[in-house]
Amino acid sequence: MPTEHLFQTGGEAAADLARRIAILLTEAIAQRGVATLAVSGGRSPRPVLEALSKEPIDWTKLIVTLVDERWVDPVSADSNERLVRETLLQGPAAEARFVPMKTHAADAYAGQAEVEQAFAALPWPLDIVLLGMGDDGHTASLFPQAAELADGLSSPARIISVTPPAAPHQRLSLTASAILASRHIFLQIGGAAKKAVYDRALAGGPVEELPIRLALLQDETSVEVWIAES
Ligand SMILES: O=C1O[C@H](COP(=O)(O)O)[C@@H](O)[C@H](O)[C@H]1O
Repeated sequence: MPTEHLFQTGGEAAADLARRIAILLTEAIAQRGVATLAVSGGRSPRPVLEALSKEPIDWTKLIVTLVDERWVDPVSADSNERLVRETLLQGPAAEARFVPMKTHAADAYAGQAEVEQAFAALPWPLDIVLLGMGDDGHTASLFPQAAELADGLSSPARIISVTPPAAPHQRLSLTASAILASRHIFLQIGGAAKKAVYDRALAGGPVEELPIRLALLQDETSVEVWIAES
């Protein structure tokens, strides 16, 4: 079962989560000389990424990448890369090495091999994977009812291409095996709607119904969840 950290506001949760990530990254750098952090996109991570960018980390030793990416130009408002560049990779944190999940290929399926190659060159396992969760229970870009979901949950590959059934843009996503192979899995949720989905996921049931269960209902890797009431 995950360890839960409960807060009243998203700001309090973000500040606490940023501090926890910074401590673990600093420990990883001290132990191995380099640390890796894969973050989610969407709306939820903005405050934590902004808070993290102000933490005293040796940014030159940090590799930052994404848990998933929408196949849009990196200047698009929908780009997860843009979010990371605007929030985390600011000031001293701009010294971190960013490994994108988007290439110039025409679509996600055509771009997958190049991204897989870039990811194969990273130090594995990843130190921290910061997950988000959609109101439909998707995490990364592992969407319920996506044609690629079964593959994303069972493939030993690290990356899959996905066409979400009910969300815009083709995606690349880490697979369940890549997520579960990380040293620490963190999940961040805020608000009553997401909390209700989280509680339903924890209560048990098929992973295919609520893919966030891949992280919550397993005991391979420790999972900590930061929950904000608002
Ligand atoms: O599309 C995505 O959605 C999820 C959840 O996003 P949020 O806006 O509800 O926080 C996110 O975790 C994922 O990285 C993103 O690509």
